[in-house]
Amino acid sequence: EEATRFGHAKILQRGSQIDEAYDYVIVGAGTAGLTLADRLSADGKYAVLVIEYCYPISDETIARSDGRNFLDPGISYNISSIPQVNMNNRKQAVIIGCCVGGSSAINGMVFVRGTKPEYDGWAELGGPGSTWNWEGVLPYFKKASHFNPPTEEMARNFNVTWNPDVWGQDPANKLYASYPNYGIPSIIPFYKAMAKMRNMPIPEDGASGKSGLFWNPTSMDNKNYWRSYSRTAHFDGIARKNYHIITMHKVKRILFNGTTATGVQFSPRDTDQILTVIAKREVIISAGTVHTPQILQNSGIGPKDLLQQAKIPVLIDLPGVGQNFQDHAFLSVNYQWGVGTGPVLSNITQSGNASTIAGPNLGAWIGLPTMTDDFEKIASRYESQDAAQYLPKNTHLTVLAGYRAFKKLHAKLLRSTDSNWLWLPLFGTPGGIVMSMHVVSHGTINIDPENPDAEPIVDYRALSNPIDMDIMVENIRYMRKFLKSEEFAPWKPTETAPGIEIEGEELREWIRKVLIPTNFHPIATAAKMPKEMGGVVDEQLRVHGTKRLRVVDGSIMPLLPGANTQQSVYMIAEKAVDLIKAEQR
Ligand SMILES: Cc1cc2nc3c(=O)[nH]c(=O)nc-3n(C[C@H](O)[C@H](O)[C@H](O)COP(=O)(O)OP(=O)(O)OC[C@H]3O[C@@H](n4cnc5c(N)ncnc54)[C@H](O)[C@@H]3O)c2cc1C
Repeated sequence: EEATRFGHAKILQRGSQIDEAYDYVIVGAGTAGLTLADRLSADGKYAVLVIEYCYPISDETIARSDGRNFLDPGISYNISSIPQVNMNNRKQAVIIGCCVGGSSAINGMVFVRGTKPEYDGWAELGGPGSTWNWEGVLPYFKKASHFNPPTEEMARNFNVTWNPDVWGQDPANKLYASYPNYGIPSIIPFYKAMAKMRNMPIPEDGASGKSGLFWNPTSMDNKNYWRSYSRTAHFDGIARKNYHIITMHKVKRILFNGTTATGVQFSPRDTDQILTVIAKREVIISAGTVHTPQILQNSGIGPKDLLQQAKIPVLIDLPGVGQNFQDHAFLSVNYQWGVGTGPVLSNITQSGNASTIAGPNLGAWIGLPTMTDDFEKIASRYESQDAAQYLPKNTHLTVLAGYRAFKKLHAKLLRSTDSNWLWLPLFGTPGGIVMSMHVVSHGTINIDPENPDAEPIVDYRALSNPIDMDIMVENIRYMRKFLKSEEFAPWKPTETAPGIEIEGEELREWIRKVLIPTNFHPIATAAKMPKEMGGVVDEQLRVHGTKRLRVVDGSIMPLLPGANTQQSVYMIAEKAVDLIKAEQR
């Protein structure tokens, strides 16, 4: 009754209001968590409880936001990395969403997926028979969202093309992928200049697993041009008696009978009061890449030495928990027009609402061979490295074996024209962001052994592998080549930072000063790989060595897709639903 009255899943605020047992207990009402909860409760057969540390905020605050207010402490966690030695000891703010909807509520809404060789790499790292290759993930990408093509005016004026075969259009799906109804005319010369760059591929649709120059949709409802996210798609308007959510409660650890998960222990936020709930079928951890390893480690699943240091009884020595951490890294190369105010196109007027533009919708997503003739040198240098030198001392041999497998795969991707190593978003103004879409330095996210319940210790280990520096140098050089395009000649673009004359060691020094080692796309702390390779979950996303315990969120990605991560998280959740249902029979 209560559920129906509010028009969304039943929100509980006190532990005393929850039932003693549910079929599925999901930890985290974020991007993956709400997708799972909706799908698993849809047929009414199973009772689902979601436990969320944060609280629901007004629809309007979130729906209207376009990712620019992500620093608002009311909707994000307050976590900082440890000082990064290769970044002049700077720390980095670790931004993740703290509200019902998780990071999907505060992200930049760029809605893209990686390329075919990248997901084929996920399968390669999974071992023989893996179904996480391109063919095995595409149906779930299609299932995850409802695609709205651009308006005719947008398509005509801005050359927006798409391929409906790689998108879903289920009318029942409320997670929308849409284009804005307004384009910035000055972006057109940028499109033309990029299209003329040497060997630049222009796929019909970037969602078809190919690199190149393309327009991408954003996660936006094109009826009101508001944010579309896990809450609007999988929570609002869904009134089911078997779908409960309790907010403002923190899951501390998983309860076990032997190695079979039986429920979770949780507490009202900022208290030590202990509450428990039973999971009759499964516990599913969807707490995101930063907190999922903390919950596992605090439950006795993780690197043995670390657990012993924290005085946590070891249930399963699983060395990969919290390791393999990766994120995209970026910096801004600043330019200004030396003459005039730049291209303002007189022959195009675009009607619509400029405020519909969220993240960038046009960009070049390109492979290293498209960027530089030196790709082979970089790939060979990378291959010749001794992997052990680039991981923390005392790294477990299984994690090292995994890193070696990454290296083999990454070396292949470095030579592929269909793997995105650089994202250069185009905004219609000179210069801007260059983003490394793969990093070869792996970091760690571990509990603080002195205080395991406090926020975990995040170490990007940025630039610990010098190949990431080599690639960032190439990114900057590519921006410079691009700004030399004849389209921009009349306005004489001038590089203001670092400055065109800055090269060599000076350029590297500048990179260390300004690099941002995250685009808030953390992954891989519970990587889907065999245990012998430092993996945490198997192909069914079950935690190695346990029963009835799965991880379903960004942390299971073994390798960064050359794309912002939300669409991959939705895909993972949709695929997980089928894996979970296969075990219901
Ligand atoms: C600022 C920002 C900008 C971004 N921009 C883009 C973009 O433009 N495009 C794109 O594709 N991706 C973007 N991303 C990344 C994308 O949003 C994430 O990869 C994705 O949403 C992660 O989903 P998740 O389910 O793994 O985790 P989340 O969505 O973060 O969900 C985890 C949930 O678990 C809860 N939780 C954690 N610990 C506990 C606990 N102990 N007990 C109970 N609950 C807990 C959290 O509060 C949270 O609600 C961005 C992310 C951020 C933060």
